[in-house]
Amino acid sequence: MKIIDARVIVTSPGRNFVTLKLITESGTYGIGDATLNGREMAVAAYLEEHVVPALIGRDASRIEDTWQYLYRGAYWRRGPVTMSAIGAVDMALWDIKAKAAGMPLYQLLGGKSRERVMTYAHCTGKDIDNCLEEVARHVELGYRAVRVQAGVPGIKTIYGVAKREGERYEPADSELPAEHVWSTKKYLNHVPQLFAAVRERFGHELHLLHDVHHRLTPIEAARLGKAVEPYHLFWLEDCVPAENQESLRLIREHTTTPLAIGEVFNSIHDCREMIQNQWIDYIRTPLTHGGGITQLRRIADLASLYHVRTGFHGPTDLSPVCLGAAIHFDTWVPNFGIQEHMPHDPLTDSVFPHDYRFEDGHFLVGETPGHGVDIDEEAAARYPFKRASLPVNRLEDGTLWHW
Ligand SMILES: O=C(O)C(=O)C[C@H](O)[C@H](O)CO
Ligand SMILES: [Mg+2]
Repeated sequence: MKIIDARVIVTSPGRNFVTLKLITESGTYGIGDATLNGREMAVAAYLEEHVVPALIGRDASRIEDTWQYLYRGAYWRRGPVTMSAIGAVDMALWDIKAKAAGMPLYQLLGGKSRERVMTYAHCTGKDIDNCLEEVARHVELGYRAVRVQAGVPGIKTIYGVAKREGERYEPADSELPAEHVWSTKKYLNHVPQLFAAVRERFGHELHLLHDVHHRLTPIEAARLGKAVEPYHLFWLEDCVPAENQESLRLIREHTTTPLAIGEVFNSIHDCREMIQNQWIDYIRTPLTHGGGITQLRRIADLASLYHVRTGFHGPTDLSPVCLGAAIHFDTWVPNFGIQEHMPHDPLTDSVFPHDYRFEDGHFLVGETPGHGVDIDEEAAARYPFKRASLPVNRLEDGTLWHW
């Protein structure tokens, strides 16, 4: 089953997405997501200039060999641009294989390990009261797990909180990076109050999550983990930047709050040490940025040996293609934890028809052969790329910090 054509489709229905479509001689095609928020055109060029020419004529059924060919063949290995490109190829090849077998992807992976996939929503408010209303709204929608983020008094712009009430949150909201100001002291004093308020109003049944978005030092993260212990979080996410995996050790030694990390990782080597040392509880690396199903299966299997579960990154900057493939993976993977759900704009959904469904706080996998997500190329062509950058953060004295 030879690959005879490949198209890199860049479209912006509500936000930017890069999609790879691989077409085989039998007419069966596969779709992969290659979106890297704020750096989309780097992946599009990598695919167009370096990957697509090498794919034409290759046997689409040789998924493992193609993964190794693209990974080892680049010589340089790893990195978010390379791995997102490989992720897209891999996702498209699994889509083709499952379509050729006449099976939904989860069947090819090994079949169902569960009937439905628990998902968490984002509840954000400009202040605690506002955030409580958002939690109430999401509980009403059926969610059993919510990520809670609120504005912090004295900090003007905060991660996760939309600029204006009722608006969707989109961090890549300006052509060049917007500058935000960060205060660790104000943040650390405020977060425990937020969780106290949520538990007081909603009790202890609801799963609560929180994303620190890489902003603390290990000892500050340890302090936050301890401070929120009475509120029994499902996880505390990205509490430190994790280039230095060992920083997780110190946090782990101080707190029983479960830790999740890995949305910016792209290789099994980025997370190996923290998994093997059991410094974390959930691994977040998504299919797109993590080199697709082929590498994520290895990461999940490694994690399963150390009681670490999956918690795939799933913001709107990963397309419905990534989400659809992730739901198949989640349905199969034995050590599943939770799936992030930040609903896409209806315009995005109209360009990417899909068969997954949300019901009662869970995703239900579809039965269409493949991963169940397509792209309407005619519709995609109506929304040209718009450059958008993620913000940068500075401390109050002007020092550049982690965003
Ligand atoms: O969804 C999350 O947990 C995120 O941290 C979202 C990131 O800010 C987003 O993917 C950046 O592009
Ligand atoms: Mg995050």
